Amino acid sequence: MTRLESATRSSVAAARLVVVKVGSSSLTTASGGLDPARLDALVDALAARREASAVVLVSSGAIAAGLAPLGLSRRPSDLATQQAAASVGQLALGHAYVSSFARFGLRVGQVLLTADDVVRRAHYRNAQRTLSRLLALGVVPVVNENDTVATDEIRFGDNDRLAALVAHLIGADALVLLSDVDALYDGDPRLGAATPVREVADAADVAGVTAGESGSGLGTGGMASKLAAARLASVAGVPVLLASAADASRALTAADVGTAFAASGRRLTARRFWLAYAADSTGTLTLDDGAVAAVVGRRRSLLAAGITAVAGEFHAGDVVDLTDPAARVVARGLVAYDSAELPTIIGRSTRDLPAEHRREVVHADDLVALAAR
Ligand SMILES: Nc1ncnc2c1ncn2[C@@H]1O[C@H](COP(=O)(O)OP(=O)(O)O)[C@@H](O)[C@H]1O
Ligand SMILES: N[C@@H](CCC(=O)OP(=O)(O)O)C(=O)O
Repeated sequence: MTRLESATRSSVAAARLVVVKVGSSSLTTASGGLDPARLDALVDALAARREASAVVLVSSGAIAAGLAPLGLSRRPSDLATQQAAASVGQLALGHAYVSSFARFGLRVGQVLLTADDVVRRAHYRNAQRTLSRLLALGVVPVVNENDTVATDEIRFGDNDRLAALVAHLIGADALVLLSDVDALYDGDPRLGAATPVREVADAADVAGVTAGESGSGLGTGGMASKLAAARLASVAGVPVLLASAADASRALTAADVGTAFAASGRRLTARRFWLAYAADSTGTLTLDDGAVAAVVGRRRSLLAAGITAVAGEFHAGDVVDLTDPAARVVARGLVAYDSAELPTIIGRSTRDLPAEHRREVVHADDLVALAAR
């Protein structure tokens, strides 16, 4: 095989802080239970990488690890039993990591996050602070979704997205997604001949790719969620390597395996990234073409005059989506008015408005354009 080399791969290899995500399918036996040998092999690679850089592990596998102790033969389909399995399994998983990392004298700390923790600004900051402190103390943070309290509505649903959000949250220099497949292919390799895509520089490189569901019956996301997570990290300025967990050692040293996704975006500040990708929006403002050009093109504040419609119920300070006339989301921002105040002022120029309504609807400092999405 020709040696895989690229600037992206070099930056993954040289990253000073790397987030590594491992999927359930890479930690389990064929029958679905936790596989200590696979977990140890992963930890061998992580411990070796830890000599060169800080590492944060995002590990799935709680539900899978809870199956055998509960006498379940496959992943349950209802949320309550999944949560019960995760509750039992997370302890088993955590215990397995504690013992495995202890072989190298390394300590681990468990961080369980819900979507709410990255959506609410105060929680986001807390998670940021805890993770930084763990790293400063030389601990390897092991992150998972807090499955036992996450409800249907607020579940990340897949740890690929969680890993991309965590990568940005802690200012990681690279994200490595380890799965049971050795690369991104142009089509689901289970369905027939498929060709690996080695380098992804921009959206055009994945335009012809068909990304399917999870193959293992244990994972949740499948390749589509990995692609979305890679995109999310990439637009946030974090390069991504997708590789097989069986190749973890090479993925974490030379990074000359798998698929490399170049960082496309400028690195956003934590606040702007949160605004753009993590926060929940509670409403929508529809902009006319002039307002789109001002907000997206010239980074101006959004004034009432350029808004043609308001949807949703929100309060001043909430996050809203800004759409173009074709209903495409072009920006997000913190709105300065309650939804009830807006219908009477939209479409009107500032000088025609009463003094108390002359402020911007979304100030430029509170606004992030999403044209790259
Ligand atoms: N285009 C594709 N390229 C690679 N794998 C794909 C593709 N489409 C679907 N898949 C499937 O996605 C699976 C990986 O997703 P998943 O099982 O959710 O992994 P994990 O548990 O690591 O998160 C692979 O095993 C593969 O069968
Ligand atoms: N939080 C869940 C994992 C959810 C998930 O994303 O799984 P996977 O697709 O295997 O990464 C668990 O620990 O079982």
